[in-house]
Amino acid sequence: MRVGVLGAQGKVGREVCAGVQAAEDMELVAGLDLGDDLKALVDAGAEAIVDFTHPDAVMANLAFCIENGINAVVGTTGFDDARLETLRGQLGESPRSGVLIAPNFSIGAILMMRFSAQAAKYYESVEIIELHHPTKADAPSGTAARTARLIAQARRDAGLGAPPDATSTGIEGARGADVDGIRVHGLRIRGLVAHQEVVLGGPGETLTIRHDSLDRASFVPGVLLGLRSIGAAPGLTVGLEAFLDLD
Ligand SMILES: NC(=O)C1=CN([C@@H]2O[C@H](COP(=O)(O)OP(=O)(O)OC[C@H]3O[C@@H](n4cnc5c(N)ncnc54)[C@H](OP(=O)(O)O)[C@@H]3O)[C@@H](O)[C@H]2O)C=CC1
Ligand SMILES: O=C(O)C1=N[C@H](C(=O)O)C[C@H](O)C1
Repeated sequence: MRVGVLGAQGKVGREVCAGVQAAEDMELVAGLDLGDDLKALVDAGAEAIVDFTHPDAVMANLAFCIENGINAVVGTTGFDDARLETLRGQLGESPRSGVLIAPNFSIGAILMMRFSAQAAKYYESVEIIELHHPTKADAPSGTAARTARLIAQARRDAGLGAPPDATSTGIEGARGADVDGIRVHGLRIRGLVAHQEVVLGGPGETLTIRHDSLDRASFVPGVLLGLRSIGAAPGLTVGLEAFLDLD
Protein backbone atom coordinates (compact mmCIF):
# COMPACT_ATOMS: atom_id res chain seq x y z
CA MET A 1 0.00 0.00 0.00
CA ARG A 2 1.28 3.44 -0.98
CA VAL A 3 0.96 5.71 2.09
CA GLY A 4 1.30 9.47 2.61
CA VAL A 5 1.71 11.03 6.06
CA LEU A 6 0.43 14.54 6.86
CA GLY A 7 2.16 16.10 9.86
CA ALA A 8 5.22 13.99 9.06
CA GLN A 9 7.57 16.21 11.10
CA GLY A 10 5.30 16.20 14.16
CA LYS A 11 5.68 14.19 17.35
CA VAL A 12 3.30 11.41 16.27
CA GLY A 13 3.87 11.85 12.52
CA ARG A 14 7.55 10.94 12.90
CA GLU A 15 6.64 7.68 14.68
CA VAL A 16 4.04 6.87 12.03
CA CYS A 17 6.54 7.44 9.19
CA ALA A 18 8.97 5.02 10.86
CA GLY A 19 6.17 2.47 11.38
CA VAL A 20 5.04 2.66 7.75
CA GLN A 21 8.64 2.35 6.52
CA ALA A 22 9.14 -0.74 8.68
CA ALA A 23 5.92 -2.43 7.48
CA GLU A 24 6.54 -4.98 4.71
CA ASP A 25 3.17 -4.33 3.05
CA MET A 26 3.51 -0.51 2.98
CA GLU A 27 5.58 2.12 1.23
CA LEU A 28 5.94 5.70 2.50
CA VAL A 29 5.49 7.71 -0.74
CA ALA A 30 4.99 11.20 0.75
CA GLY A 31 5.69 12.91 4.07
CA LEU A 32 4.08 16.36 4.13
CA ASP A 33 4.08 19.06 6.77
CA LEU A 34 2.83 22.62 7.19
CA GLY A 35 3.16 24.58 3.91
CA ASP A 36 3.56 21.55 1.63
CA ASP A 37 1.23 21.19 -1.36
CA LEU A 38 -1.29 18.35 -0.98
CA LYS A 39 -0.99 17.71 -4.75
CA ALA A 40 2.21 15.83 -3.87
CA LEU A 41 -0.05 13.02 -2.60
CA VAL A 42 -1.62 12.60 -6.04
CA ASP A 43 1.75 12.91 -7.82
CA ALA A 44 3.16 10.20 -5.54
CA GLY A 45 0.17 7.90 -6.16
CA ALA A 46 -0.80 7.70 -2.47
CA GLU A 47 -3.63 5.22 -1.89
CA ALA A 48 -4.10 6.18 1.76
CA ILE A 49 -2.94 8.94 4.08
CA VAL A 50 -2.44 9.26 7.82
CA ASP A 51 -3.24 12.68 9.34
CA PHE A 52 -1.66 13.83 12.62
CA THR A 53 -1.68 17.59 12.04
CA HIS A 54 -3.84 20.16 13.82
CA PRO A 55 -7.59 20.56 14.41
CA ASP A 56 -7.50 23.74 12.26
CA ALA A 57 -5.91 21.92 9.30
CA VAL A 58 -7.50 18.50 9.18
CA MET A 59 -10.83 19.31 7.48
CA ALA A 60 -9.13 20.85 4.42
CA ASN A 61 -6.74 17.89 4.22
CA LEU A 62 -9.67 15.46 4.26
CA ALA A 63 -11.68 17.40 1.68
CA PHE A 64 -8.69 17.09 -0.68
CA CYS A 65 -8.28 13.34 -0.02
CA ILE A 66 -11.97 12.57 -0.45
CA GLU A 67 -12.10 14.54 -3.74
CA ASN A 68 -9.10 12.60 -4.99
CA GLY A 69 -10.26 9.12 -3.91
CA ILE A 70 -7.53 8.73 -1.26
CA ASN A 71 -8.44 6.82 1.91
CA ALA A 72 -7.64 8.52 5.23
CA VAL A 73 -6.72 7.35 8.72
CA VAL A 74 -7.04 10.32 11.07
CA GLY A 75 -5.62 10.79 14.56
CA THR A 76 -5.97 14.57 14.65
CA THR A 77 -8.50 15.70 17.24
CA GLY A 78 -11.24 18.33 17.18
CA PHE A 79 -14.10 16.34 15.63
CA ASP A 80 -17.55 17.33 16.85
CA ASP A 81 -20.90 16.21 15.42
CA ALA A 82 -20.93 19.07 12.89
CA ARG A 83 -17.54 18.06 11.47
CA LEU A 84 -18.53 14.40 11.26
CA GLU A 85 -21.72 15.40 9.42
CA THR A 86 -19.68 17.47 6.95
CA LEU A 87 -17.47 14.45 6.25
CA ARG A 88 -20.50 12.18 5.75
CA GLY A 89 -21.81 14.66 3.17
CA GLN A 90 -18.48 14.82 1.33
CA LEU A 91 -18.12 11.03 1.38
CA GLY A 92 -21.67 10.66 0.06
CA GLU A 93 -20.56 12.57 -3.03
CA SER A 94 -17.33 10.54 -3.41
CA PRO A 95 -18.34 7.06 -2.18
CA ARG A 96 -15.10 5.31 -3.15
CA SER A 97 -13.13 6.88 -0.25
CA GLY A 98 -12.97 5.63 3.32
CA VAL A 99 -12.16 7.85 6.31
CA LEU A 100 -11.36 6.54 9.80
CA ILE A 101 -11.49 9.09 12.64
CA ALA A 102 -9.99 7.62 15.81
CA PRO A 103 -9.68 9.76 18.96
CA ASN A 104 -7.03 7.34 20.22
CA PHE A 105 -5.10 4.59 18.41
CA SER A 106 -3.58 2.86 21.43
CA ILE A 107 -5.17 -0.47 22.34
CA GLY A 108 -5.07 0.33 26.06
CA ALA A 109 -6.95 3.60 25.60
CA ILE A 110 -9.62 1.86 23.53
CA LEU A 111 -10.03 -0.78 26.26
CA MET A 112 -10.09 1.95 28.94
CA MET A 113 -12.96 3.65 27.10
CA ARG A 114 -14.80 0.35 26.67
CA PHE A 115 -14.37 -0.66 30.34
CA SER A 116 -15.47 2.81 31.49
CA ALA A 117 -18.67 2.60 29.44
CA GLN A 118 -19.33 -0.91 30.80
CA ALA A 119 -18.84 0.23 34.42
CA ALA A 120 -20.85 3.45 34.07
CA LYS A 121 -24.28 2.01 34.79
CA TYR A 122 -23.17 0.61 38.16
CA TYR A 123 -22.00 3.92 39.68
CA GLU A 124 -23.75 7.09 40.81
CA SER A 125 -20.65 9.27 40.35
CA VAL A 126 -18.15 9.49 37.51
CA GLU A 127 -15.59 12.09 36.45
CA ILE A 128 -12.68 12.06 33.99
CA ILE A 129 -9.15 13.38 34.48
CA GLU A 130 -7.01 13.66 31.33
CA LEU A 131 -3.29 14.40 31.68
CA HIS A 132 -1.06 15.44 28.75
CA HIS A 133 2.17 17.15 27.70
CA PRO A 134 1.96 20.97 27.75
CA THR A 135 2.37 21.37 23.94
CA LYS A 136 -1.11 19.93 23.33
CA ALA A 137 -3.37 22.42 21.47
CA ASP A 138 -6.81 21.14 22.40
CA ALA A 139 -8.66 20.64 25.68
CA PRO A 140 -10.31 18.51 26.70
CA SER A 141 -8.50 15.75 24.81
CA GLY A 142 -10.37 13.95 22.05
CA THR A 143 -10.10 10.75 24.09
CA ALA A 144 -11.66 12.37 27.16
CA ALA A 145 -14.49 13.88 25.12
CA ARG A 146 -15.24 10.51 23.51
CA THR A 147 -15.07 8.71 26.87
CA ALA A 148 -17.48 11.24 28.37
CA ARG A 149 -19.97 10.73 25.54
CA LEU A 150 -19.75 6.91 25.80
CA ILE A 151 -20.30 7.09 29.58
CA ALA A 152 -23.17 9.57 29.20
CA GLN A 153 -24.88 7.27 26.69
CA ALA A 154 -24.44 4.25 28.99
CA ARG A 155 -25.93 6.22 31.90
CA ARG A 156 -28.90 7.32 29.79
CA ASP A 157 -29.47 3.73 28.62
CA ALA A 158 -29.51 2.65 32.29
CA GLY A 159 -31.92 5.42 33.28
CA LEU A 160 -29.39 7.23 35.48
CA GLY A 161 -29.70 10.98 35.99
CA ALA A 162 -26.94 13.53 36.55
CA PRO A 163 -24.12 12.54 38.95
CA PRO A 164 -24.58 14.07 42.42
CA ASP A 165 -22.91 17.46 42.94
CA ALA A 166 -23.92 19.99 45.58
CA THR A 167 -21.57 22.71 44.30
CA SER A 168 -23.46 26.01 44.40
CA THR A 169 -20.57 28.45 44.61
CA GLY A 170 -16.94 28.47 43.48
CA ILE A 171 -14.40 29.77 40.99
CA GLU A 172 -15.28 29.32 37.29
CA GLY A 173 -13.62 26.15 35.96
CA ALA A 174 -12.99 24.58 39.35
CA ARG A 175 -15.34 21.70 38.51
CA GLY A 176 -13.87 21.12 35.06
CA ALA A 177 -15.61 21.13 31.67
CA ASP A 178 -19.07 19.67 31.13
CA VAL A 179 -19.06 17.17 28.22
CA ASP A 180 -22.51 15.66 27.72
CA GLY A 181 -23.17 16.04 31.47
CA ILE A 182 -19.86 14.44 32.54
CA ARG A 183 -17.15 16.52 34.26
CA VAL A 184 -13.74 16.44 32.53
CA HIS A 185 -10.58 17.85 34.16
CA GLY A 186 -7.45 18.58 32.12
CA LEU A 187 -3.83 18.69 33.34
CA ARG A 188 -0.89 19.84 31.17
CA ILE A 189 2.36 18.68 32.75
CA ARG A 190 5.92 18.66 31.31
CA GLY A 191 7.19 15.09 31.17
CA LEU A 192 3.82 13.48 30.49
CA VAL A 193 2.74 11.97 27.15
CA ALA A 194 -0.98 10.96 27.23
CA HIS A 195 -2.84 9.63 30.26
CA GLN A 196 -6.40 9.36 31.50
CA GLU A 197 -8.25 8.32 34.64
CA VAL A 198 -11.94 7.61 34.91
CA VAL A 199 -13.04 7.71 38.56
CA LEU A 200 -16.36 6.08 39.38
CA GLY A 201 -17.99 6.01 42.81
CA GLY A 202 -20.90 4.49 44.68
CA PRO A 203 -21.75 3.90 48.33
CA GLY A 204 -18.54 2.91 50.17
CA GLU A 205 -16.36 2.32 47.09
CA THR A 206 -14.62 3.83 44.10
CA LEU A 207 -13.28 2.30 40.92
CA THR A 208 -10.47 4.02 39.00
CA ILE A 209 -9.75 2.97 35.42
CA ARG A 210 -6.42 4.42 34.24
CA HIS A 211 -4.49 4.27 30.99
CA ASP A 212 -0.99 5.61 30.29
CA SER A 213 0.66 6.12 26.92
CA LEU A 214 4.31 6.34 27.99
CA ASP A 215 5.64 6.65 24.44
CA ARG A 216 4.06 7.71 21.12
CA ALA A 217 5.04 4.29 19.75
CA SER A 218 1.81 3.19 21.47
CA PHE A 219 -0.22 4.76 18.65
CA VAL A 220 1.57 3.12 15.71
CA PRO A 221 0.15 -0.46 15.66
CA GLY A 222 -3.39 0.98 15.70
CA VAL A 223 -2.57 3.35 12.83
CA LEU A 224 -1.19 0.45 10.76
CA LEU A 225 -4.33 -1.59 11.54
CA GLY A 226 -6.43 1.39 10.40
CA LEU A 227 -4.48 1.61 7.14
CA ARG A 228 -4.89 -2.12 6.48
CA SER A 229 -8.64 -1.94 7.23
CA ILE A 230 -9.83 1.32 5.69
CA GLY A 231 -9.67 0.16 2.04
CA ALA A 232 -12.52 -2.28 2.76
CA ALA A 233 -14.59 0.31 4.67
CA PRO A 234 -15.81 3.07 2.35
CA GLY A 235 -17.60 5.97 4.07
CA LEU A 236 -17.00 7.26 7.59
CA THR A 237 -15.82 5.09 10.50
CA VAL A 238 -15.45 6.59 13.99
CA GLY A 239 -13.23 4.73 16.46
CA LEU A 240 -10.61 2.04 15.79
CA GLU A 241 -12.79 -0.40 17.75
CA ALA A 242 -14.75 -0.90 14.50
CA PHE A 243 -11.72 -2.89 13.28
CA LEU A 244 -11.02 -4.73 16.57
CA ASP A 245 -12.77 -7.88 17.71
CA LEU A 246 -13.78 -6.53 21.15
CA ASP A 247 -17.14 -8.30 21.61
N1 LIG B 1 -5.70 9.71 17.81
C1 LIG B 1 -4.57 9.48 18.49
O1 LIG B 1 -4.26 8.35 18.87
C2 LIG B 1 -3.65 10.62 18.76
C3 LIG B 1 -3.99 11.88 18.34
N2 LIG B 1 -3.13 12.92 18.51
C4 LIG B 1 -3.53 14.17 17.90
O2 LIG B 1 -2.78 14.34 16.70
C5 LIG B 1 -2.57 15.74 16.47
C6 LIG B 1 -1.07 15.99 16.32
O3 LIG B 1 -0.42 15.69 17.53
P1 LIG B 1 1.17 15.84 17.70
O4 LIG B 1 1.89 14.96 16.73
O5 LIG B 1 1.43 15.69 19.14
O6 LIG B 1 1.37 17.38 17.28
P2 LIG B 1 2.65 18.12 16.67
O7 LIG B 1 2.40 19.57 16.80
O8 LIG B 1 3.89 17.54 17.25
O9 LIG B 1 2.62 17.70 15.14
C7 LIG B 1 1.72 18.23 14.19
C8 LIG B 1 2.50 18.42 12.90
O10 LIG B 1 1.59 18.79 11.87
C9 LIG B 1 2.12 19.94 11.21
N3 LIG B 1 1.03 20.64 10.55
C10 LIG B 1 0.25 21.63 11.04
N4 LIG B 1 -0.64 22.00 10.09
C11 LIG B 1 -0.42 21.21 9.01
C12 LIG B 1 -1.00 21.10 7.72
N5 LIG B 1 -2.00 21.91 7.33
N6 LIG B 1 -0.54 20.15 6.87
C13 LIG B 1 0.47 19.34 7.22
N7 LIG B 1 1.08 19.41 8.42
C14 LIG B 1 0.63 20.33 9.30
C15 LIG B 1 2.82 20.70 12.29
O11 LIG B 1 3.73 21.65 11.75
P3 LIG B 1 4.16 22.92 12.65
O12 LIG B 1 4.83 22.36 13.86
O13 LIG B 1 5.07 23.69 11.76
O14 LIG B 1 2.89 23.66 13.00
C16 LIG B 1 3.53 19.57 13.02
O15 LIG B 1 4.72 19.17 12.36
C17 LIG B 1 -3.24 16.45 17.64
O16 LIG B 1 -4.56 16.82 17.28
C18 LIG B 1 -3.26 15.39 18.72
O17 LIG B 1 -4.29 15.60 19.67
C19 LIG B 1 -1.93 12.75 19.13
C20 LIG B 1 -1.57 11.55 19.62
C21 LIG B 1 -2.37 10.37 19.46
O1 LIG C 1 -2.28 15.41 21.76
C1 LIG C 1 -1.97 14.28 22.20
O2 LIG C 1 -0.83 14.01 22.62
C2 LIG C 1 -2.98 13.22 22.20
N1 LIG C 1 -4.12 13.47 21.61
C3 LIG C 1 -5.22 12.58 21.52
C4 LIG C 1 -6.39 13.13 22.31
O3 LIG C 1 -6.61 14.35 22.31
O4 LIG C 1 -7.11 12.34 22.91
C5 LIG C 1 -4.86 11.16 21.88
C6 LIG C 1 -3.89 11.05 23.02
O5 LIG C 1 -4.53 11.44 24.19
C7 LIG C 1 -2.66 11.90 22.76
